[in-house]
Amino acid sequence: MNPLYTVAEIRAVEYAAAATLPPGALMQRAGQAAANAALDLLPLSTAQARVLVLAGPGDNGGDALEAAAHLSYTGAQVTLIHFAPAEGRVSSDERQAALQRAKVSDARFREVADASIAATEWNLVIDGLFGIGLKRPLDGAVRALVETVNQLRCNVLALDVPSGLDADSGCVVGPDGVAVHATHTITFIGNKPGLHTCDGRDYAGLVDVARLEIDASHFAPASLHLNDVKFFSRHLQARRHNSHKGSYGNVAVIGGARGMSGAPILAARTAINSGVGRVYALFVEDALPCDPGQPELMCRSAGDFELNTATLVIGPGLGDSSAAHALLDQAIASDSVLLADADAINLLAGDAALQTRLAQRQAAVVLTPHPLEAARLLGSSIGAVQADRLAAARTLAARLQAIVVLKGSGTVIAAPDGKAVINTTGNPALATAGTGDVLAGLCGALLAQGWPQWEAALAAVWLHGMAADVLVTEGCGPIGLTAAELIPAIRTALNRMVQHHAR
Ligand SMILES: NC(=O)C1=CN([C@@H]2O[C@H](COP(=O)(O)OP(=O)(O)OC[C@H]3O[C@@H](n4cnc5c(N)ncnc54)[C@H](OP(=O)(O)O)[C@@H]3O)[C@@H](O)[C@H]2O)[C@H](O)CC1
Ligand SMILES: [K+]
Repeated sequence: MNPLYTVAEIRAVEYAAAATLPPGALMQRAGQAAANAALDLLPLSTAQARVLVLAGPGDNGGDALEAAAHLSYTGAQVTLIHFAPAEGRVSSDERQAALQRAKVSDARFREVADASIAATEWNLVIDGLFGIGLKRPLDGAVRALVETVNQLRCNVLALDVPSGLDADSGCVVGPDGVAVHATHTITFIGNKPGLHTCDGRDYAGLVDVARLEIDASHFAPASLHLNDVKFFSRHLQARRHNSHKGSYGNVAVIGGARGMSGAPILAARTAINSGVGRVYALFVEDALPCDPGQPELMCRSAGDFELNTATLVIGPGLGDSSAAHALLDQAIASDSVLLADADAINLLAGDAALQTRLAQRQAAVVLTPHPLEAARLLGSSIGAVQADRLAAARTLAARLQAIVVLKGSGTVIAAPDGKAVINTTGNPALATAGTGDVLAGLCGALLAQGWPQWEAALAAVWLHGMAADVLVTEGCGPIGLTAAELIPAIRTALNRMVQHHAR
């Protein structure tokens, strides 16, 4: 089910597998897989195809040299820019063998400073500069080359990892770093988290995995996966005819400080459209009498509500008043399943005692911070959170004994036991006000309908992103999509999933 492996885990698999195989077998397989992936991106008549292959000083370069030799034997016009290992560094035996194969092939070696590189109309660039051995930001001639390649308008196939990207974190290695902007990545042995979160989705393009025929016994069970409908599909329940609104739970959204009433309304509208029996929109100040656009919602003053009677979604537009703080305190003290978002997270960040009580709750807790909110909770900075999103989410989940949904490109969902998932749906249309309130309302709705917190969080981020993806394909984004437009799209996606998966 889409496992993801850290660089350390990949190295361990590679080491164990290599010990059972003839020397160089893995690099030869990687080069062959890379050539096959390249052929898929080239015109049928390969003899016309102009391919630029960039081969770095390490074994990622070895994969590229193997691929270059294979491609030139298909008749493609292969140009190679080759970086020899730095002085004092020795090439691995398999890389030296790959270099020999490339040298005896028809591939033409060119100097990196060759001005014709920018001017040539390439069909494909293959990036084999650096893979999981990248140690520092790209600089000098390599950096200039990557900047040139990033200006080209052809497909770019990255081998293992787009050069310049950290395979674990998904950050472009900086400060002020550059990385290859690939349209496609063929990654070797196992899939890697950095291709799917932070900058990863922007730089890796479409990701394909070549396992290099390594025996499954060499892989330890993964603690990290890409999100997959299979993880939560058994909770997609068909509705019974003999049911009523009391069968589908209650959600109370608590928020709505003065000037912020839209946030709880968005969350509450999402909850009612995601199948909850009864939804309350509770206001810390100035309760709206009703929501004319969604009159099914029950709008109340938060102070008058019995908090033990609903799944609580606290935070959208809650503000930081003492009344807001008192409500959060009561919500944590209640026996209800609790989702804390937005201002509730900010209030938590400033109150260590409340964090301790949250961690000690018996009932389930889900937190949905964006990176700044996560940074406040961790007492760090956005930069530090983004530099290792997985660690940030896992740390918070363990500390607060909660499911943590760290939002952003490649949302990370982490559990207290360390297991984590990176979501694959969604797009930049979600980078707009109110989409977090919609996610909170959706997750709260699933919790209220009896979903366990882990699966509720996985399904909510999946559906939320899927709704945005569908809207973008219909032309309603990414520019200008509004959060409220997600709500009917989520309802459709949820119903379709139930039709497809439920018994
Ligand atoms: N070994 C195998 O059987 C297989 C390897 N595969 C591929 O190998 C790479 C990993 O190879 P590795 O050599 O460990 O690492 P890289 O090729 O990614 O890079 C290491 C070299 O790059 C130098 N380096 C690192 N960062 C920079 C930088 N910013 N600028 C310049 N040079 C840099 C580093 O030099 P040092 O002086 O720092 O040591 C190394 O020379 C993996 O990603 C796969 O593509 C296949 O999977 C098949 C099996
Ligand atoms: K690469």
